[in-house]
Amino acid sequence: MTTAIERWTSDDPRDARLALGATGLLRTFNHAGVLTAADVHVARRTADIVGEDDESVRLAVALAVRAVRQGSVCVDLGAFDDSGTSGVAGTERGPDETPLPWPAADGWLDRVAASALAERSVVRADLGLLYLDRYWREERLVRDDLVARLAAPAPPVDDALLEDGAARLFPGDAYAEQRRAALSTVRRLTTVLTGGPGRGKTTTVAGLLALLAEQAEHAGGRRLRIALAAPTGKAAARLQEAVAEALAARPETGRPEFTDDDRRRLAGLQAGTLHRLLGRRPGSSTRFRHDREGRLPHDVVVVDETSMVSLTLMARLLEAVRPDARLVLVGDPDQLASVEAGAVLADLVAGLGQRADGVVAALVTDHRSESAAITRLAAAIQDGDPAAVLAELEAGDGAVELVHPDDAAGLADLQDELTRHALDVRGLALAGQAAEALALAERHRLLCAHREGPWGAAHWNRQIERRLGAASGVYLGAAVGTEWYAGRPVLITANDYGLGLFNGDTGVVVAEGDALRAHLSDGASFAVSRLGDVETLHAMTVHKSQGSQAETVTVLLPDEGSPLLTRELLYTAVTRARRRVRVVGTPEAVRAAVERRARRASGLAERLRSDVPSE
Ligand SMILES: Nc1ncnc2c1ncn2[C@@H]1O[C@H](COP(=O)(O)OP(=O)(O)OP(=O)(O)O)[C@@H](O)[C@H]1O
Repeated sequence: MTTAIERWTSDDPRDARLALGATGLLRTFNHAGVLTAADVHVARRTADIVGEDDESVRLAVALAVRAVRQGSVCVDLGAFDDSGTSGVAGTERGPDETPLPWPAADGWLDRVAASALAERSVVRADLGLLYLDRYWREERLVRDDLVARLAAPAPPVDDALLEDGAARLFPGDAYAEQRRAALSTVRRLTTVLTGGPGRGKTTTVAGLLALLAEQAEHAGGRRLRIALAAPTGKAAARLQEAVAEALAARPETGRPEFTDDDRRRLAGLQAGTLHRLLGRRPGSSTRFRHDREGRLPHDVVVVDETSMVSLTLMARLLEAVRPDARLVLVGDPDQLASVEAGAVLADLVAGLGQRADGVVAALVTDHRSESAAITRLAAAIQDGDPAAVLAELEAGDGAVELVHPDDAAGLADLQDELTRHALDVRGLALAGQAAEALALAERHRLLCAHREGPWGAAHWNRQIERRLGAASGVYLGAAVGTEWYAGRPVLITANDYGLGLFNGDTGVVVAEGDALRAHLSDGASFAVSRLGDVETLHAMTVHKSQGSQAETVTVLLPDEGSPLLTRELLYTAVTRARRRVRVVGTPEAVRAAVERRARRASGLAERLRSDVPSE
């Protein structure tokens, strides 16, 4: 199988992606837009250190670096087209579409495997794939830790108590799917719990924790130590809120019945980010305070939004969790993968999903009645059926809608609606009504595939600020000095442990007398001068929207040639909506998105499938 390769294009001879002084194949592939200067630099430096001058080996290393930059953990050299023509399809078409001199796939990986770079363990050839050493190690760590966990004896449970508890917390036919998943999870050390939005994952987690706490108390042990974690602060806050809500729900026939004993056993349950759970280690972003030598004290570790967990973070998590602690990885494997390299959740499902022992428990029943059209749309996207996706979008029942970018009236309506929304938020913010401003701001999200360009988040943020400023009669946004204004919706883009701010937190700026304060959705508020890493949130990228939802979502699709346009991106974007989703794009762009998979090269699924211990 050959892979179409993405190329960047530029007319600027001083483009920073061009590597100065590169020669041979590295230069050719750099100038053709396949490699960036950084890829070339790493390949040249490492090859020079070990005296490796085989050009095809140098190119292979640069391609491995490129692969990681693009989210894969390895590269399949055999997937490139060695004829240099048809496989090099250049999705971002530029002036230089000349065939590339790919080394013949036959024997290429073997040459790399026999090279000085492999001998010095800079790169590893394994499973027919080429890895940079670090990712090869991490992939094997994840596999080895998981296989060890799967082979370990199941924790003891009191079966009669468990069955009674499950009947109380997951009553009747309506909760049968979740009951099965919860029972299987309690009886195992490790579970991957999957399901799309509204499939009842959080409800399952809440009931499951009550079952585990009951078992622990019955066994006469100490109070169960539970860690609830998610990759972003926003996702952690949602998890905590949803679990607390489920626990507090008033008794109702046919619904889960949490008792005062359950609430007592689970009192004070808090969720936090995975980074916080693992504990920062000053000066390192890939190592944590808790590791194999200093394990986490928890008896149960539940991770939500696992699709956003990179290979590196999963390796660190698995080595930190006690081997006898229960681990529950919850998430939606059809969503976009982590920003950093890896597609761990999808790999776990692909590698372990066929096992008969139920390590992967899938929740498939949709429990949100208000979103039936969104559910059908999401299912058609998952099925990779562009005709069904377009039919849903064009059915026009109000909950889902397609706006053609050439439809001037439709676009003008959209812009008016976005401006009105921004103005209403600003009105509440100027009046100092923080809670109302925040609630309104969070009701709608404008999502873009790209950051830059005419359909990018940066452009739409500026557009809305301009219109907002024009309607308010003041200059707002963009320039230094006017970037803070009442009604500015904000997204926190980096963790600040001192202030208790987390990447992914959202809020809105509110006028309080002469001062401006940012009110965040978790209830905290800060003088705007204290906030460093923030972005304006009139529009955001789909990638950054992961782990959050809004009542209404508008998705702006780029044209069909964009390499970012994938099935996973469209699925993630439309499933952010609870009630209504509007897709702005051509039918061709929708079709291209549904047909293109965001494939990430990885050997993890195969390693898990083969179940052979690493030597
Ligand atoms: N078996 C069920 N029968 C009826 N309603 C249910 C059932 N399970 C969950 N619900 C309700 O459906 C809604 C979604 O459930 P839940 O929040 O557990 O799903 P989720 O998979 O965690 O969704 P998301 O990830 O989108 O938050 C909630 O209002 C919940 O109370």
